[in-house]
Amino acid sequence: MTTAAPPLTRQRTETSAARAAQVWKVYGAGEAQVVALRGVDVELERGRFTAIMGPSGSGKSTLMHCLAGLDSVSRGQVFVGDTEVTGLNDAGLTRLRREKIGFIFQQFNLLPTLTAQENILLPLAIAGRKPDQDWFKTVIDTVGLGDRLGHRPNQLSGGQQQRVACARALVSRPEVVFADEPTGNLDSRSGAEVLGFLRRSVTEYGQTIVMVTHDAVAASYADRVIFLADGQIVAELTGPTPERVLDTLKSLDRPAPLETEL
Ligand SMILES: Nc1ncnc2c1ncn2[C@@H]1O[C@H](COP(=O)(O)OP(=O)(O)OP(=O)(O)O)[C@@H](O)[C@H]1O
Repeated sequence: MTTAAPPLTRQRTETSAARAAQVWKVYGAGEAQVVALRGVDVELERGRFTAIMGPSGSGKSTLMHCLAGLDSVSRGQVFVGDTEVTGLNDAGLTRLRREKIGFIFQQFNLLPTLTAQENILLPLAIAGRKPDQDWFKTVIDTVGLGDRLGHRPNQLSGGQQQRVACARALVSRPEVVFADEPTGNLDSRSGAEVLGFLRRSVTEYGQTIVMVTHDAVAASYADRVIFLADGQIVAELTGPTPERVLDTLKSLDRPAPLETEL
């Protein structure tokens, strides 16, 4: 028997696609306790491309996972569109991820036995939704996969596989696409193709994208870069260039860990 998910909590957040309000995340307890996020406030505007950067262990993945409803917060609130993510039960979270969020991972995460087209359409099939044919064609044309739709992942290059993963994330027109190091496994040419495609989906189709990256060139494709250090937002750039991103990274002195109790 399937139980219907309860209605998602509604709250108007106007222009924000996702928002964190005073979000804390603590892993473990006692001596093993790690405070990964320390009261993060961030608003991600609709139709913009935001990159999240910072040193290893600064909390980038944790913040992204909390925003996407993949991990719970210890304190604070998270919204995706007009839905409050914090407080949703498992059924509500599954529905949120299915209906409002697209994911792109470093490892592509395609199913090896399915063709490119089947991989792209899988999330819609799982959600019981039919693809909008015009939009499907637009996405396929944009990523340049028209002649590869019948190929399986092992018949595609890494760059082509990541373009399939991008198409999969975008075909349902989610409220926000979260991309975790999407070019981390690609050579610079394939990476530039994927980043160019993500950029176009924002500029031409109004998609909202949030991307975690270590790469200053990748971050320069974004409209805005948020810098984390020790679980806090410590700097921000709009209209980034690789040089400005690198300068900001260099200027981030890593402060000693704070002895903050939750
Ligand atoms: N499941 C977990 N259990 C305990 N500690 C964790 C867990 N996940 C992350 N952490 C810790 O939380 C802090 C932030 O980790 P996070 O993965 O968010 O950093 P990051 O900036 O994404 O790092 P990287 O760039 O290396 O991927 C780190 O100190 C990490 O060790």
